[in-house]
Amino acid sequence: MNSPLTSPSQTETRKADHLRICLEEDVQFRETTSGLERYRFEHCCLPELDRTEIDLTSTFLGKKLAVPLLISSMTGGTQLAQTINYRLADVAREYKLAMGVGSQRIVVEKPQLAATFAVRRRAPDILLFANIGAVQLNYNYGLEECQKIIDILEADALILHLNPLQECVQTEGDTNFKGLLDKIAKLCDRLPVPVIAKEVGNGISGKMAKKLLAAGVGAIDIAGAGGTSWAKIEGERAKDGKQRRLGATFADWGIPTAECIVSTRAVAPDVPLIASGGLQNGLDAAKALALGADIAGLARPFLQAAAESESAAALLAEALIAEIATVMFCTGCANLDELKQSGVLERLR
Ligand SMILES: NC(=O)C1=CN([C@@H]2O[C@H](COP(=O)(O)OP(=O)(O)OC[C@H]3O[C@@H](n4cnc5c(N)ncnc54)[C@H](OP(=O)(O)O)[C@@H]3O)[C@@H](O)[C@H]2O)C=CC1
Ligand SMILES: Cc1cc2nc3c(=O)[nH]c(=O)nc-3n(C[C@H](O)[C@H](O)[C@H](O)COP(=O)(O)O)c2cc1C
Ligand SMILES: C=C(C)CCOP(=O)(O)OP(=O)(O)O
Ligand SMILES: [Mg+2]
Repeated sequence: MNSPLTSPSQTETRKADHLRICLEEDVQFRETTSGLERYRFEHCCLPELDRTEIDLTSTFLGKKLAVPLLISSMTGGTQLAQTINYRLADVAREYKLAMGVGSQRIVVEKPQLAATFAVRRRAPDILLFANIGAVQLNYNYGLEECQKIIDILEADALILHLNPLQECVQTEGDTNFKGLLDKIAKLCDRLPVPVIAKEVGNGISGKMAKKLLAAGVGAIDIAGAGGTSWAKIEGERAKDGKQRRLGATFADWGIPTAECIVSTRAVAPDVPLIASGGLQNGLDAAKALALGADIAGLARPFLQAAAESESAAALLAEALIAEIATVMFCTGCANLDELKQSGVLERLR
């Protein structure tokens, strides 16, 4: 991607940093957890089910998924990003999962990087999400740019990521978030595909979910705290001491994933809801679903697997599916509606 004739832009360097740091450093929250460990499924000793007949299918934003899993938005724009995206696209197609790509700001800046996002060609039928930071709407991005990134990807929906803390810690971050709710509302009104509001690991509260829904977003990914800490990552990238310290101070900031799911579901019983942030396995994913999410998203676990090999990423998908199916079997739930409605998830203490 970086021929000797074109030096990498600041955005390209940042994308490469994000992948490197996520693969090589300790980027997990220190003490804050997803909160899912505070829940336990009630075991059923006689399920009266054939495990092979358990139905994990669901429909999200009009498309059918074989299993309610999302490969969360991660990357694009560099050579390694392309390899990761292609491998993840192949896995999403093979197992009929949903997938998001990383922020496409980089491809608006440098259209010649479009091939690094060419997921659709490899996965023609998957539920696929475009991605851009909502804050870009205050920095010369509008309807035209959003439409462009949807078209480049042939996306089914547009994720607007909300990442105020990350932008604070990022040395080159964009921190004017004034007036964004109105701009999001106008965008939702004019785009031909649904807009999904998503955090990046610090969580969306029920209160903010309500405002975003009133603005017209079609779905929410609460992306709560407890997994990858973007304050930590941007602090690690920073050169100057003040920014590095800011990252360390706020490494554990955010609303735990379990709390976000419960509070958002309480104010929005019908919203298409994605839960992500710190989900490590299919048991976590099943807890998120039982708490009210429609899909469970994982980011860094898929990155680690895909960076290793395509077969490692496929193995992760298979393991997650087997884990969710095992929860369903051992709680006596034949399908996802039963998992949500049967009250088999208990809060400890
Ligand atoms: N699984 C992975 O992660 C792989 C990633 N790559 C990446 O693909 C790029 C091209 O690979 P190269 O060595 O030239 O080998 P090829 O051109 O033979 O391509 C290898 C694979 O990548 C696909 N591909 C190539 N270009 C695109 C594109 N613009 N959009 C979607 N899919 C594409 C090809 O699909 P088709 O057969 O439809 O042309 C083929 O399956 C490299 O940057 C490499 O890093 C390559 C191989 C595997
Ligand atoms: C390498 C990497 C890059 C990411 N880039 C983006 C991005 O461009 N846009 C976005 O909305 N989220 C991005 N994320 C955030 C994830 O989608 C997710 O919200 C967050 O990492 C928490 O999930 P996790 O704990 O499963 O990693 C990225 C995550 C990783 C690991
Ligand atoms: C990496 C995450 C979690 C979100 C996007 O980060 P950036 O701030 O680098 O994204 P753009 O400005 O390039 O859109
Ligand atoms: Mg940004």
